[in-house]
Amino acid sequence: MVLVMALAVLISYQLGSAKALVIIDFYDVLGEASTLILAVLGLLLMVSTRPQGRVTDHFYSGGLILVFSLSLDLLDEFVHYPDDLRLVSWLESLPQPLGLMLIAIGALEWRKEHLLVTRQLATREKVLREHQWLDPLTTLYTARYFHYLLQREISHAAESAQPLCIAHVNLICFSRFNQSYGSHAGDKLLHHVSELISLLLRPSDCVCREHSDRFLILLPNTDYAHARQLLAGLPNAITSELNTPAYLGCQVTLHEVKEHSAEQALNALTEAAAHTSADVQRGITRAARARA
Ligand SMILES: Nc1nc2c(ncn2[C@@H]2O[C@H](COP(=O)(O)OP(=O)(O)OP(=O)(O)O)[C@@H](O)[C@H]2O)c(=O)[nH]1
Repeated sequence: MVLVMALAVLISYQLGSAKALVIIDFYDVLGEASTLILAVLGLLLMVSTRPQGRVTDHFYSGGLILVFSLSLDLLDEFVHYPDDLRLVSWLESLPQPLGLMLIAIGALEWRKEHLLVTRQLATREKVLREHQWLDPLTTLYTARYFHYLLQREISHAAESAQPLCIAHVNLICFSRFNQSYGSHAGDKLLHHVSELISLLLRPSDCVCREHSDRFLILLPNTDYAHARQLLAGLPNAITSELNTPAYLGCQVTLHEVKEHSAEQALNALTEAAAHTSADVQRGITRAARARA
């Protein structure tokens, strides 16, 4: 852009001579300079925010041509050209329709691009809705998605010989909380618990809502000891961070996956969670370890 403006200055001062200060119309200068500055700012904004591609190319080339014309237009106020010289006047006016045409083509391409992106998002949303992969309350993935993900991770773990852990999180006495504070407060608590679990996990882990007050966690490339360490703070974090009543607890059951199918692994986890005795409900049960 700087080169284009420098070219305009060069052409202008090569073909004409500087006007005396007294004959310069500063109102014209103000109007034309503001138009040029706005065009330059618009172009810079467009180029810095848009990804590379045909739309940006069209906007950029059209914008450069306009900046060239507008620069000559502004310089016209400071430079006097010989009366018989038509070239500068052509350079000021002729490229403008071309620049605007390129910008219009860019706008058309942009519209096409926007329609495509909207269609793609709509398709994705439809897929997610149809497959019921998102839980509307917590915006976590559902148990159905967890099953799909677990199957994929089991295959991956077998190929890479990496450990894989899954965990089950169950709130204790959640129905009592619901009864005491109402289901709206219960909904909010479930939402906060889901956020808290997500915060404690690593980006590679995944937490899903199984149903009601139960959550499932997938911890790829993680053995039992490491998973236990990662989730150790969860029961306390839920009760202290969320300021829940003393009776509300959290049971976390861990299982290191050795099974070959998601179904078997989930059965093992459910069985381990069901056997968790009341006295370990506030911590991480080790029941699953024996099965791992
Ligand atoms: N607020 C709210 N409550 C829900 C939702 N889904 C299920 N529930 C309630 O969650 C409670 C789950 O019951 P339980 O599995 O017995 O939970 P609990 O009281 O924690 O029982 P234990 O786990 O055995 O301690 C029921 O009262 C359901 O009505 C929901 O989306 N929002």
